[in-house]
Amino acid sequence: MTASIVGWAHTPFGKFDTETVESLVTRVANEALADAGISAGDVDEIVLGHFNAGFSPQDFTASLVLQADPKLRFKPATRVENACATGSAAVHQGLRAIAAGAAKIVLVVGVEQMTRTPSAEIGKNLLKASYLPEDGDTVGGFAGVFGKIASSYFQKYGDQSDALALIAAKNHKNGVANPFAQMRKDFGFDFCRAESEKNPYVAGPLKRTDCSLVSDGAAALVLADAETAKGMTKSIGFRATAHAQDFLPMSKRDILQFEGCTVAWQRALEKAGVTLSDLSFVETHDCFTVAELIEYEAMGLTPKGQGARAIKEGWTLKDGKLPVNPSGGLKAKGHPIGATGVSMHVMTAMQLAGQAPEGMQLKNAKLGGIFNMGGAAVANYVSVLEPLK
Ligand SMILES: CC(=O)SCCNC(=O)CCNC(=O)[C@H](O)C(C)(C)COP(=O)(O)OP(=O)(O)OC[C@H]1O[C@@H](n2cnc3c(N)ncnc32)[C@H](O)[C@@H]1OP(=O)(O)O
Repeated sequence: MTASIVGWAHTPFGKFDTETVESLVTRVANEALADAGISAGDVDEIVLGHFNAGFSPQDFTASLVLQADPKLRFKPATRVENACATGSAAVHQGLRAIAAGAAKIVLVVGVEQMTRTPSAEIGKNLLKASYLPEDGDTVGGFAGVFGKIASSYFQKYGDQSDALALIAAKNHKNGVANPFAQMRKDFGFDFCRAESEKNPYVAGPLKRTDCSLVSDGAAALVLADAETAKGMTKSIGFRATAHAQDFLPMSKRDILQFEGCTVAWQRALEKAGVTLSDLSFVETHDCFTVAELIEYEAMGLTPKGQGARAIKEGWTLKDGKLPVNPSGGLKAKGHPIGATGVSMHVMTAMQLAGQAPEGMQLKNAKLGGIFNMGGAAVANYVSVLEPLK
């Protein structure tokens, strides 16, 4: 690949009553440009990831980024959407503009504001990323969709409640060290494992601690082509990327396989000329703990049906052989849909630059993998990043 991340910015994720989509995107856009040490006038193209689907009354939001700086006026700007992988869709779109020679510098922003939406509507909005004729009435919103997946997994491979609680506890613990995370509480295994008034069942075998958060937030990246990146202070290179889109209806697929995830990882690792064991860490899409469990298998960490081994044997802990979600993941950091994929790239770039917050920084982080997923393994994006300077 011939492009790098040369600057980034990230708001804390959380519930922000005084912020708007506009205030969030303009803030991170300016901060990312300042971080890269470039002027808004140097930007050739802007890509905004914003899912929306009813969360914000304002649609048609690409132009809001221009309000960060008058020098952004009249630049090409486009909003992209690919469900919960919207952020990575924006990043990969920016990379395509660079690969096509149409841009040397691209400003990528991801945003979502979800918490102003009443609880009953949140599930309905999120279900727009399912196949409506089959899953549009699912009780519990997207948690209901993944609750069905978890039930089928338990039926086929046995009860995985311990493994799911271990994943939840790991990601919550990791989130404590991340100042950008929405929830910085070390709940521990026992709390995540037991049903309680504070941790009720939400859908099928999934409890509250098995679910990602409902969040507001934004993140931004400045991408540059190889030549331009040479003159920048920091440069985190894209060693490889891959995007595999699958059928939307779950009835057309074996939903326990996450085949699109497997294909995206295989393509990216092959392009990067590395194997999974070469990665120093992975940020993966833990929208629900069962998703992280199945992703262990889909990325090739364990055989099918044995994902639990990766967490029970400590492989994916921060000091394990492949730390997964050292940022706290969507579980603790939060999941403002359109911002999530951009955030995963920011967290990975920080680790590789040795600039992650204290306590979150991994030792010797040399190669980072990202898997961002839209829908139930429908939009599958992998990036493999490495520090170039
Ligand atoms: C492919 C994809 O990415 S699909 C994923 C799309 N995203 C989703 O589906 C979001 C899933 N999550 C949710 O819908 C919600 O977080 C739910 C349903 C799990 C919980 O929401 P609610 O029941 O409304 O919880 P509510 O907001 O009232 O908060 C109650 C308490 O639980 C806590 N809480 C809320 N959500 C979570 C969570 N996901 N994990 C842990 N604690 C939580 C709150 O902090 C609060 O704690 P407090 O009482 O100590 O203040």
